[in-house]
Amino acid sequence: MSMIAAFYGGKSILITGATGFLGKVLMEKLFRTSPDLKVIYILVRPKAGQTLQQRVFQILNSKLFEKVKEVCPNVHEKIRAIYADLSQNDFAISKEDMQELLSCTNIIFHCAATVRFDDTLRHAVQLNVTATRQLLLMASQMPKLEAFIHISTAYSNCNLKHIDEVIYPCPVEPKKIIDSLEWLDDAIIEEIAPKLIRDWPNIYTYTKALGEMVVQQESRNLNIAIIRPSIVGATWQEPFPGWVDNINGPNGLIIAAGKGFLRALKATPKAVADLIPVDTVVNLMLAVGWYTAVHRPKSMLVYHCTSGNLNPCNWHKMGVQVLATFEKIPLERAFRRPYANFTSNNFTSQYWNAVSHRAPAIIYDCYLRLTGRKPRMTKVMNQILRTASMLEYFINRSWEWSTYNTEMLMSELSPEDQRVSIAPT
Ligand SMILES: CCCCCCCCCCCCCCCCCCCCCCCC(=O)SCCNC(=O)CCNC(=O)[C@H](O)C(C)(C)COP(=O)(O)OP(=O)(O)OC[C@H]1O[C@@H](n2cnc3c(N)ncnc32)[C@H](O)[C@@H]1OP(=O)(O)O
Ligand SMILES: NC(=O)C1=CN([C@@H]2O[C@H](COP(=O)(O)OP(=O)(O)OC[C@H]3O[C@@H](n4cnc5c(N)ncnc54)[C@H](OP(=O)(O)O)[C@@H]3O)[C@@H](O)[C@H]2O)C=CC1
Repeated sequence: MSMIAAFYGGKSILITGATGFLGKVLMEKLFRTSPDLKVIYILVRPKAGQTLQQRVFQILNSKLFEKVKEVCPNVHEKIRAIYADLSQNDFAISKEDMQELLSCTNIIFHCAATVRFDDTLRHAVQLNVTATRQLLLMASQMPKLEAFIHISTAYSNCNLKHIDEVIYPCPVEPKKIIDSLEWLDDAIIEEIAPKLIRDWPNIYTYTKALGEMVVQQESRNLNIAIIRPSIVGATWQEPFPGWVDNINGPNGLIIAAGKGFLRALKATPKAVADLIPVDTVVNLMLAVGWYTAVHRPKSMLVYHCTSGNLNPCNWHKMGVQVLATFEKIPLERAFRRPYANFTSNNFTSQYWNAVSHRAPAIIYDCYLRLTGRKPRMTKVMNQILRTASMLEYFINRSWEWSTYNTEMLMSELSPEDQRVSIAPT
């Protein structure tokens, strides 16, 4: 019997970001492997014209949850969606709901965040820093809380080359930033943002670093752990291989390559491609939740969830794999035959962008116009190239993440849990 699965039995678990990529896979695994858990509280906001209930219904009726319905037929009764907006004071949670959360929660998984690289500093701080502080404050008022698991990113310190499982201080105190955002107006905030983020490549990674500092500073006597996944990809094995529902990280570019839109990329072929499947991240989250609650480590531990030091891959190998897959299983109605050309040279990259991306798009749009249709390819191409340029920083560098804590945790697991966490099928 898995000790980890047994641990979550009878527990009341609070998940933020449960409607997101990672949150959905976490909920699925919890319901599937610990169907006797008491309740999962999820903090949800209405979105895109859907009520909370409609959003939950859609998730539970998706393909991802098919196995859950077999092992946990009353899953609808075990999920409690609570109206919340993490960018508001007290998350805009009603008094009654707040009371229930405070008195019942045993474990918190804090996944919610804004992951956009180009978000405004104000919004990113609200979500990734202030909301984390607010949640910690709530956690400190939960008498039954056993563990608080905060999800960060392996790139929160990507201004360093070698990253240990420790919290690195940011040059400006998070509290000072939170306070100043209260009285500065938006125009000034955007003007000072580049000065604040210094050598971080974007607002996302910078605010995730601030979020970690807040966790350290506000940890009080809570049992907290931080998990830092690298680039989270589709499921490896659970509940079935290849599940993904967004175009973040590499996904959008892989689709663009498969469709034949993107044929060249400014990337360093030998740079490490540190991808990690989402089900592996979830397995670590559950193991960390168990370990933190049961073993109560004296200090707060940080766990890296990365692949580069155990099973290294580089962008060249990744490209070869992706192209081989598209050869076998081509995407429908592709624009051109997929092809990959990686170059780290600026001039060559601009040449390929002009010749292989912009020119064909313009020609195709002329053809659409001549045949009485609405041109669209230039817009699509600009979108893809904008995304590619935003990701460039990450595909032209390599990082080393130490994984002592993650390895220590693996050695603490029972043989059954090691099997379930590492190679479940
Ligand atoms: C030679 C070619 C290739 C050869 C083939 C071989 C391929 C081999 C692999 C190569 C891939 C290499 C890529 C590597 C990428 C590495 C990424 C590393 C990132 C590390 C960071 C740290 C990891 C993290 O912590 S994760 C969180 C990461 N966050 C993200 O990934 C978000 C990044 N995205 C953004 O910030 C924005 O999308 C941005 C700024 C890139 C673009 O913004 P913009 O405003 O221009 O567009 P959007 O409004 O965002 O979207 C346009 C369009 O798409 C729809 N859309 C957006 N997001 C989603 C989604 N999640 N799901 C579904 N649809 C989405 C959106 O609705 C828009 O549609 P419209 O119809 O236009 O409305
Ligand atoms: N994906 C990746 O490659 C990686 C992700 N991470 C980290 O993992 C965590 C989860 O990421 P991922 O699942 O990919 O991100 P998603 O963007 O898929 O999910 C973000 C979640 O946060 C919620 N959220 C955002 N704003 C609010 C708000 N104002 N009020 C309530 N909920 C809100 C979203 O809700 P809604 O559905 O309503 O928008 C959604 O559930 C993040 O902390 C991220 O930094 C770390 C490394 C890599």
